[in-house]
Parts: sequence; C-alpha cells; structure tokens
Amino acid sequence: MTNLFPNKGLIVSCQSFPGEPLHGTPFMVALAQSAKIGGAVGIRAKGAADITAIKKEVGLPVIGLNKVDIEGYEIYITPTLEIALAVHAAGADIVAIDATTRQRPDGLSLSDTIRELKSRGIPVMADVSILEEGLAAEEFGADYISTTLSGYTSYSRQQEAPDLELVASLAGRVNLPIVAEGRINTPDQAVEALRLGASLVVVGKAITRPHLITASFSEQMDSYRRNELEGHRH
Ligand SMILES: CC(=O)N[C@H](C=O)[C@@H](O)[C@H](O)[C@H](O)COP(=O)(O)O
Repeated sequence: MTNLFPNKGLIVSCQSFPGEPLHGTPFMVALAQSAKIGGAVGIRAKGAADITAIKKEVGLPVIGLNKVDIEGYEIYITPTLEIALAVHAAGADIVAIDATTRQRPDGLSLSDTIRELKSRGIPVMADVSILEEGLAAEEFGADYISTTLSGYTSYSRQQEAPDLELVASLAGRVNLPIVAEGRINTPDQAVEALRLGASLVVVGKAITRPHLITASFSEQMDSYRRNELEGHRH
C-alpha cells in the first residue's frame, strides 16, 4: 500500500452535528481550508456531502467515515460494508471503520469487512479501543490503526486525557502507521503522541468545534470565580 502520509503529521477532523451552529458542508469546507493553511496534512470528514466537497475544494487526502446509529447495535463509525463503500465512492482516500469485534449490523465479521474493502483496493483505517483490537486489525489487513475508540467502548480505558498508553503499546507491537486520536487537546499532547511512536495525530474538537472550545474557557473561569467567592466567605 502506498502510504498517503509519508511524513509524520497532523490530521484535522472536521465534523459537525445537526443543531450545532457550524453544522453544514460549507462550514466544514472552510474549517478544512483553515486546517490546510495551518499545516494539516489530511482531513478526517464524515458523510458523503462533506467528503466530496472537502476532497474537491481543499486538495488534501481525506479520511472518510460515516456515523450511523443502527438500532440494536453499539457500533456507529462506518458500521457496515455498504456504508464503507459509499464513503469511498464519495471520494475518501482512506475509509475509517469501527474495528472492534462487536457485532456488525450486516452480519459480516471485521476480517470479512476489511478483506472486502482491500479486495477493491480501498485503504482502511481501523478505529480501535484496545491493543488487542489493533493487533487483530493488522492481521486482517488494515492499513492504519487509530486509537479513536479508546474511552468509547465499555472495556477500554476510561479517562479524560488522550490514551497515550495505547499509542505507545500499539507502536511497540504493530508495524503499521499508528494514529493517535481522541481527546488530543493541546500541541504538547500531540508532540507526546509522536514521541511515543504515532505517525499521525488526529485533532477534532480542540480545533473545529468552537462551542466546545468556548466552554473549556468559560467553565474553568466559572469554577475559578466560584472558588474565589467561596474564599471570601471564609
Ligand atoms: C469516538 C468518536 O466517535 N470519534 C469521532 C471519530 O471520527 C469524532 O467524533 C472525534 O471528533 C474524532 O475522533 C477526534 O477526536 P477529538 O474530537 O476528541 O479530538
């Protein structure tokens, strides 16, 4: 497989959800263009409309996915082969899929899903939550292993910080490029991920979701003011 990212670098995840002020393809394109100006080497994007527009207007490699909730199933990141093929057809250079071993709605196993995608020449990013899932995904033929789902499966490490321990253990055991993803909120954390062996670092909300960035400031300031008032009372 040709590695689309020969140099270590930053991928910016440009995703939004209905109800958010920046929901919509033109906003995601503008965020992706801003990411490119800032030095990102790739974009992670959700849904056919965003993927096609970003691919056309930004000119960076796109890691595509779709998030689909299917009743009765826990997995939601590109949960079926059909959805993965649609993501690729929309223009994604790499398709990101849930690579846990949880039940898939189309009844295919993870290894069958990866095999089907690879037989069509589609590069696959395996979104995992624990080391064992990364090892299995490598064996099944994935091209990149990402720590995306750590903290989002019941059996993975639950913490507010990024799972850099998983980055390090994957880097020690897997020969594929390791992608550090999930709750990376500062440049220092991104550099630490590289130091531990990540090839790529995906940053989402800390760059592309202004309402959450704002809340991180206002909540910390509110809590400071509450403590200050508390101090005056004593
Ligand atoms: C768990 C899940 O569904 N993760 C999604 C995967 O595409 C996105 O919602 C995240 O924004 C992305 O992984 C980047 O993470 P963060 O926004 O924490 O930098």
